[in-house]
Amino acid sequence: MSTRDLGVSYGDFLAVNGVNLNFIRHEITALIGPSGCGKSTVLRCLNRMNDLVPGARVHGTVEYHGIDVYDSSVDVIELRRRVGMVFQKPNPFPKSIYENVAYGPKVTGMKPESMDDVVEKALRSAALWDEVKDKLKQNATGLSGGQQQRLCIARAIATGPDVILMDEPCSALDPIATAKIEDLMVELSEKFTIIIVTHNMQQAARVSHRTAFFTAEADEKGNRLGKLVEFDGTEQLFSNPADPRTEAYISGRFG
Ligand SMILES: Nc1ncnc2c1ncn2[C@@H]1O[C@H](COP(=O)(O)OP(=O)(O)OP(=O)(O)O)[C@@H](O)[C@H]1O
Repeated sequence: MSTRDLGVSYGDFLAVNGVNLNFIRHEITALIGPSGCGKSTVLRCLNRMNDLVPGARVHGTVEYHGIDVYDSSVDVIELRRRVGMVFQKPNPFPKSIYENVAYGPKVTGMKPESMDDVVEKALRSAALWDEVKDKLKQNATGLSGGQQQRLCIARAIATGPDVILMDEPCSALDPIATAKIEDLMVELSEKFTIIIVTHNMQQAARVSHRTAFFTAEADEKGNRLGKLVEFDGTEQLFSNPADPRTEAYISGRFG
């Protein structure tokens, strides 16, 4: 998956522009930067979640397996099945654990031989099966926050994606639940390409292979335009950043 000269406006406001990123298969890419620099906006472009935001307009291209995802021929439901998403706050449906995981395959018209197998496999992949296998009919809202977030990851996995987008997936979780999700991300990256927005630089350094640093700079009218400053291997970016703005941010002098 890649972006070329990607930009997004909300009404007249150009929020972020000129983003060129290449996401490598089976790697974790972290998008970091100060608040308002457009990380979530860029993430939402990758599976066209911005289509749901009134007034949002996307410029440039997002390519997925060589296809422009904004091409009019693209089936958006199918795109979101292949490029899944996990949000900041765990948001299970007020339904059973089983139904939460089976929901995606059902609504996207998948006809697996055994839905039970799909649900079990997804819950195993999300490292939740052992904790819930005896209570699949219970309401998902009764799970802890960390379990709910792993359920949301299982829900994303169940539709058979190859890319999983995560928008600050740990920000509502305690350190133990966070550590579990981080371990899970690393495990999942063997099978999936993961793109994560995080405020937590240590988290980006711990889990990601590559990091993109964004910032927002005010123009002459005072509008803050988000831009990509630097994109590199995580180790390189954190130990020897090429741009002084990255250096200032990661050393805590800015943002
Ligand atoms: N739905 C929207 N309507 C109008 N402006 C928006 C909308 N969503 C985001 N913006 C603006 O776009 C810019 C980028 O926002 P975005 O949420 O992508 O940044 P971010 O880097 O993810 O920030 P944070 O880390 O605080 O979540 C900000 O100026 C924000 O106010």
